Amino acid sequence: MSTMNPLSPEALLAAPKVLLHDHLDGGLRPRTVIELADACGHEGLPTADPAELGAWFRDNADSGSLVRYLEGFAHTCGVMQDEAALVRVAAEAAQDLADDGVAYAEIRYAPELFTDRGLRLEQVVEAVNEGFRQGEAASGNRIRVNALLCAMRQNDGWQRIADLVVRYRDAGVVGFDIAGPEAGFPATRELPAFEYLREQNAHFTVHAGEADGLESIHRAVQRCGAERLGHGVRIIDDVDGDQVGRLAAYVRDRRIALEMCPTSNVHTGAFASIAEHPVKRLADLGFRVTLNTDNRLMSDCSLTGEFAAVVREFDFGWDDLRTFTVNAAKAAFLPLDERRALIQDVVEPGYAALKG
Ligand SMILES: O=c1[nH]cnc2c1ncn2[C@@H]1O[C@H](CO)[C@@H](O)[C@H]1O
Ligand SMILES: [Zn+2]
Repeated sequence: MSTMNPLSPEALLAAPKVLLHDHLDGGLRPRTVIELADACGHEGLPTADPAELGAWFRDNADSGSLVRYLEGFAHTCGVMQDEAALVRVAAEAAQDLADDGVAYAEIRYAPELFTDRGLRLEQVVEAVNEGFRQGEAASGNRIRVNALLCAMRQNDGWQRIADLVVRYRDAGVVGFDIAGPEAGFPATRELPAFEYLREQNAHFTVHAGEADGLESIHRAVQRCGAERLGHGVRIIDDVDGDQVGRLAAYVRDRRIALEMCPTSNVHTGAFASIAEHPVKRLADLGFRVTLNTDNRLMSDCSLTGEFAAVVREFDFGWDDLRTFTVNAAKAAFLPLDERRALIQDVVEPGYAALKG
């Protein structure tokens, strides 16, 4: 260890990172929320000061409840109801992630949340794609961004979103997800949407095992066929010391990636603190652990910050961080050759250089 570079904030920022779980409507710049609210007449923001607004979102999110956590999205979705706003938010997201050292990101959103003022779902998808392309270019192509489309668990009509995923599969949309309140809205509620996606050889992840328990993970994996799990942190309930239960073993052995978001998991009450987060226990047991942001605005976080937090808490070293990043690249909804190129040309040389 002594010959290695220290895990300084600068070095963690420079480390090439791969981000699989980041919500478009959870990552706006506070100033952008204020400017867009002014422009479109969205009322009810708690303050017009960017720093205060950032703090307000964070305090609201740090509630200990997923349902309360989700309330802040009314203000971000409220200002994302026209194409110009969607292009801007998407472009800024790509640039902010590039500036955070993210080389590849899959950013997710629910198209139906941006149709209050008459946009069609297709217009939403095309505007966000346009924004991602602009943001990539503005960052000097330091980052590549693809989209995941979410259906909302509490709303009907998941098939419409599944259709969009297939329709735009060669145009920057690489997968499907379901988001929103987990308890009371099982992933099997609209099982045919998942059956359709599988029939179409399309990819999907499912938010599961965040605010609900093992049965939610079982449904997502065994009934729906999820290739990755959004959070999936409650899989730890099927682990007792080094004894791994059948469901947990299945998730581990099938290499189903866990999209873990430590700060968000504390804010929604999944764990009381990062120290209690199972990221290290699961990594040690061989699960395909990845580190993610979830909602950069609501949880006032960055991927570099999540890396720093788990390094601080669990004493992870460069090899661990490289493993999390390689895990994410392996689990990305990209063709094999592109995943290999990401690992061999970006991730491995980046960590080799940093390790010293
Ligand atoms: O951690 C989470 N769990 C479940 N749903 C979430 C989480 N973070 C955000 N969203 C929901 O996903 C929608 C689409 O981006 C957001 O509008 C929010 O309602
Ligand atoms: Zn999420």
